[in-house]
Amino acid sequence: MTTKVFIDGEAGTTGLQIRDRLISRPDIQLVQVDPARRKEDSARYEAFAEADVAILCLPDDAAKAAVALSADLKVRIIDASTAHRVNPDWAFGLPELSAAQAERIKSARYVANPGCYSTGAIALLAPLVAAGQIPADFPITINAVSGYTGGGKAMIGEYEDGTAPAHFVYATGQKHKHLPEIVKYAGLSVTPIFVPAVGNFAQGMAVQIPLHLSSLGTGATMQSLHDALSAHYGTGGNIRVMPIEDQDSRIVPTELNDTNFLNISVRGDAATGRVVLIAVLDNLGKGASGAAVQNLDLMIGA
Ligand SMILES: NC(=O)C1=CN([C@@H]2O[C@H](COP(=O)(O)OP(=O)(O)OC[C@H]3O[C@@H](n4cnc5c(N)ncnc54)[C@H](OP(=O)(O)O)[C@@H]3O)[C@@H](O)[C@H]2O)C=CC1
Ligand SMILES: CC(=O)N[C@@H](CCC(=O)OP(=O)(O)O)C(=O)O
Repeated sequence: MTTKVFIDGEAGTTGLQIRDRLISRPDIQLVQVDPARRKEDSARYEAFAEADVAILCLPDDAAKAAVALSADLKVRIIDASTAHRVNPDWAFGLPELSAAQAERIKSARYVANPGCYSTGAIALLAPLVAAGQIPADFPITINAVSGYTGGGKAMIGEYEDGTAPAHFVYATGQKHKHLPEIVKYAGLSVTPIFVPAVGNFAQGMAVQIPLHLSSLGTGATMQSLHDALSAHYGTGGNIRVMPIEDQDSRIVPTELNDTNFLNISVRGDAATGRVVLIAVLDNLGKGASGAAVQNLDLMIGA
């Protein structure tokens, strides 16, 4: 059976990556609009009407408008933007959260694809908060570095024309758009301090959460954190927990580029309880287009 898929915003960074993942699949037929009319509501409405599933790769406001435009149709929607991620009527598209979350995605009409940073942060925190290893009200700090494609076509342009700095820290005013979904799906009651940065590489990401275990008040150890993460993710999935024995190898943000994997490492000094939890993923892979295709496959039973 063929599924008709419309990528709204296909010409963008995320859209192109999703198209590349779907275009050669025999079970998927891409619904295309005339590129010259790709921003016209009439052309996009026709595409929504023809499609079984639409994947929105648009800025937030355009994504909200697309949902309104297609509301009277049968089309199911995956939204890659931030617009619907904490909307209770939308299934959050991180199936590894729990078996129940995966089931919710399978039957959902509307699925909100997680953000890249939030995918890493939630993957690290959710199982540990749920297991009582990290208190929900613990003051978490999240540091991260992203490839510049995270900023979309505009930021890609800055780096390709050489006008961008080699590295910069941003969103230091603590209002980053990923914080609401991190709080909600990690199960936190206190908003973390989040310090994202961009490096001079196109794709890739590392998300790091430093912890003084003695401050947690839960008796957590490096081993217990590693055990809880290993028990949650098991083996064979897209999220893999690295061996605890490896404490000193380099962790390279680009090592999972062009995959839909996410690697978790528990690093630190067990003797003093100074630990850093690290997630590596491709911001355009498990952080965007890979996740969107993973959610599509769940929704259509592929
Ligand atoms: N880049 C990343 O790492 C990630 C991005 N996202 C999210 O995915 C979405 C897309 O991001 P990204 O691909 O980086 O952005 P881009 O700017 O690269 O692409 C956005 C695309 O949407 C098109 N577009 C903008 N407004 C409209 C509109 N009103 N109607 C139709 N098309 C429109 C743009 O057209 P035009 O080409 O004419 O500008 C462009 O092709 C954003 O919400 C982003 O936050 C999610 C995860 C990761
Ligand atoms: C480098 C950079 O600018 N990154 C983007 C996040 C990319 C992303 O994941 O966007 P969505 O949340 O829409 O999915 C940012 O910090 O806003």
